Amino acid sequence: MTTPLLEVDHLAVHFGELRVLEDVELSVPRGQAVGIVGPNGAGKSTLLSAISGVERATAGSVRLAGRDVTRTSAAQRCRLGVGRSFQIPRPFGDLTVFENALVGAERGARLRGGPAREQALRALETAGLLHLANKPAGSLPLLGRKRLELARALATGPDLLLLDEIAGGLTEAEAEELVATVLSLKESGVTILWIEHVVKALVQVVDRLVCLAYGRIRVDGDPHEVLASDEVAEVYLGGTAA
Ligand SMILES: Nc1ncnc2c1ncn2[C@@H]1O[C@H](COP(=O)(O)OP(=O)(O)OP(=O)(O)O)[C@@H](O)[C@H]1O
Repeated sequence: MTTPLLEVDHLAVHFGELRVLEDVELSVPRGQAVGIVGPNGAGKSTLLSAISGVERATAGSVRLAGRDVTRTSAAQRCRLGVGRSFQIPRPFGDLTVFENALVGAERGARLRGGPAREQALRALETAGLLHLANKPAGSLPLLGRKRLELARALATGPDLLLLDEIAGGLTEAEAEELVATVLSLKESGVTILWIEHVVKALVQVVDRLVCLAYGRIRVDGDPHEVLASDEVAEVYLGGTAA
């Protein structure tokens, strides 16, 4: 059997007394796109942070292509192929759109000169931002800032792309554009973990859906079956946190 690209094993993340994640198990084969849904505060962003190294695991482990990265830094994991977009876009506002992507290529992929510029330009092209490359990042509207989050993650050359609510706040037409972009990334072989409240966008892309609630994965499987499950109805409509 081939080694999964991502293996999360018995992962717990606690912030003091707050047990945000508890015993999370997730295995993602290379090339798969997995959606993550769950109520507000369920721990979805924290899971991406524990995978990307922004937050440390309290217990359990994270493996990338069989390599235990639980104790490695976010910068090291980025160089090992983990790219991450943040829920709240935070570009370097004074830099241009191109320079923002270049930071990803230089810091994340450790490229220099021509190869770094080429990778940054490719990331902007994929994210649909090439025509705005010379604009200050701070001048971009919401869709542009979301696209730049994606471009910055892509510029690091990820094998595993972690997306955190990139469709929220967009018009339907804009969300459709993003769906097309993420689908093309999936088709190019990138493995994707995508947290999204805009379920309509998510189900067009993902092969599999997990529902996280009360710090644990409650259901994991075919997207339509997961959405129709009693567990999902219970966690969204309220119920006991058993
Ligand atoms: N660094 C931190 N220190 C303390 N508490 C934190 C930290 N990060 C997250 N939390 C808390 O952990 C819980 C889960 O947050 P998280 O952002 O992971 O949820 P989420 O499922 O992504 O929610 P949403 O859908 O609203 O974005 C929340 O109660 C949050 O306040």
